[in-house]
Amino acid sequence: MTVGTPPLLVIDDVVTEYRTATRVVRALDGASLTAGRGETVGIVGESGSGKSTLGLLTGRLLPSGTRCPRGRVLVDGESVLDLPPDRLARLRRERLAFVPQDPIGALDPTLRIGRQLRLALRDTPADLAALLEQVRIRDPEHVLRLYPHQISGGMAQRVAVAMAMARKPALLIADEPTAALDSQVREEVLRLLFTLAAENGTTVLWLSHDLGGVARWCARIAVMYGGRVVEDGTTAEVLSAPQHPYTGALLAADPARAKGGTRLLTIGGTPPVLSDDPQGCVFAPRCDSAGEDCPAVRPAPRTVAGRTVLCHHPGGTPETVPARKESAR
Ligand SMILES: Nc1ncnc2c1ncn2[C@@H]1O[C@H](COP(=O)(O)OP(=O)(O)OP(=O)(O)O)[C@@H](O)[C@H]1O
Repeated sequence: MTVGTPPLLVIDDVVTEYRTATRVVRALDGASLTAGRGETVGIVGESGSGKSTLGLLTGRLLPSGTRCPRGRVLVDGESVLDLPPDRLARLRRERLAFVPQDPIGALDPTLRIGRQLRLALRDTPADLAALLEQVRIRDPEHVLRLYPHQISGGMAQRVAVAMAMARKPALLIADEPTAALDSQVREEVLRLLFTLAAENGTTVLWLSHDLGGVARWCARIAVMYGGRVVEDGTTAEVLSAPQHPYTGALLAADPARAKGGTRLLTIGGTPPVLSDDPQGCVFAPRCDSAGEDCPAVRPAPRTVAGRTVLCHHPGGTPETVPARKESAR
């Protein structure tokens, strides 16, 4: 981020709670993140760590009944959680875009691709064929006449990228947009997405399980655990020398990083499902670096090795040992 330029996105100490008939699930527990204009940020963490909730929160797109009792979200200086409906709609239309996990499911099965694009971009004059050409769709006139079930997952994801980028959004939230694609198509879609974002100066939050992809495409990485960002720094530094024991464990458990002949490591225990204020560090029960203070005292953000870390014993200091690892079966 350029010094002196206000960040495009500020998520500050947000608590978010889903309410079901039987329980409260606290999906974000004091999550904080900032992103500058044009920055590319990969948000990683195990299932349930709060990535999708953070993405939806950014556009105030959480299901009705979801509560945010604490914190604030600013997009381009506008307080998303406080905006009246008309200004929220304008913010979403003019400055935000989302690429969903399941593009075919997100498209209306009863409408041709061309009609859907026209509806989605009704305020934006756009040459639809040129838009599809931009995402390397050959014979775009033909594709515009097709229904969603007539196109492949990779094609649908390109259409979703074209739709999202047509308005040159300030902020793009991509929630695992390539999870269902094979590796070659996945890389092509990511290349398109990040190339268009760079051309337009769009900030990207990529919610991902793909650490290798984040390493290739994102300048920054934010690691989530238990509804908080527990480590946040430049991707190269975080991946080469993780400071939070959870980041270290996540990297050790990544099949793509396992060296030939070595056993894949998994993180023992299960991630927490919170319902109210937890005591201490919620990773402590799974962490061999934990000291006496960890289950008792909630870690505050601190700067370690040039990044923000929420841990009492970061970076394998002498009194710590690596996070608990168990060999995978
Ligand atoms: N609509 C909902 N109602 C109730 N609980 C929910 C809802 N959506 C998410 N949760 C819960 O909130 C927590 C955070 O979920 P979230 O989907 O944000 O995590 P995630 O990191 O995106 O997971 P994944 O990688 O599997 O998409 C989880 O415990 C999840 O079960």
